[in-house]
Amino acid sequence: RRRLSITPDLVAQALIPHHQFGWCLRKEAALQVHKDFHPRVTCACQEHRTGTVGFKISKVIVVGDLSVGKTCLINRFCKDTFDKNYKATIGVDFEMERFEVLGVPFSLQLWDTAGQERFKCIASTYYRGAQAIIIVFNLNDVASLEHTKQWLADALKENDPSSVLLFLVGSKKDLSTPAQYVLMEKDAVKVAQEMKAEYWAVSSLTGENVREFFFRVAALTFEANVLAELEKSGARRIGDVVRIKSDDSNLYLTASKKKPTCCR
Ligand SMILES: Nc1nc2c(ncn2[C@@H]2O[C@H](COP(=O)(O)OP(=O)(O)OP(=O)(O)O)[C@@H](O)[C@H]2O)c(=O)[nH]1
Ligand SMILES: [Mg+2]
Repeated sequence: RRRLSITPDLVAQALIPHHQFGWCLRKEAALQVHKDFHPRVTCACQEHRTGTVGFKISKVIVVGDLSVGKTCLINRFCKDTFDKNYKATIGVDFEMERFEVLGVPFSLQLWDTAGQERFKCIASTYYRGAQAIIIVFNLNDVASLEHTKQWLADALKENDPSSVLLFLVGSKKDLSTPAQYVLMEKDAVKVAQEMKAEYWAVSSLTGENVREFFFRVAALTFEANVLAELEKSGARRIGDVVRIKSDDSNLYLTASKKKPTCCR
């Protein structure tokens, strides 16, 4: 299987895509627009100190109304295919995409859930433990945008709202005229701001923005994943040395007589 490599120049692209792709990412509806990863993350990658032995995995769930194009979006990215016939997802499907970010192996587990009401019950049991939530709506169907708030609320019931990254994705961009698109974008940016989500517009038919979008998801979830790991291990940082000086002749002296000399 291929492994998509996010090299330092691609990190810069993924972290400030508005520079590279102009209109595809609106600054007012972006999660963050730093030129580089958090310094602690870059440093940890260089020193191979990113935590988890083996490689890192982030779970991403994709939710939204039936037929908005969730499956097509994942298939365009993972398999570079497009099917114009609608085949409803039953329950959930699952794809794994392997990346390498600054030399560190990293995988996105993409959970494609069913939008049909009758399968929602099964699908929602897979919401738990997501690092990112992608909420998809159809750019040509305003009702599907209105429903995104409910999809988000349901997905957040199973997750920690303070640590999960949110993406609001308008699909089927190829079907809207520029004028229609501009109108829809205004509403979508508003919804994205309310949700604190990052807004993207894509087309799985033409492939427009699909790769850029998933690289962005990978870059931001990777960064969050490593930062969380570093925070967890903050108290006992790997590589830190506890110094015991040679003149600390009697390490058994009680604390009242002698102040501890380690961890200075
Ligand atoms: N023109 C166009 N059609 C699309 C695009 N994406 C999806 N479609 C069509 O929309 C229909 C539904 O796409 P799916 O990806 O199956 O939708 P879904 O959101 O997975 O639907 P559920 O699994 O039922 O929740 C299919 O007929 C696709 O061919 C797109 O970018 N452009
Ligand atoms: Mg589907």
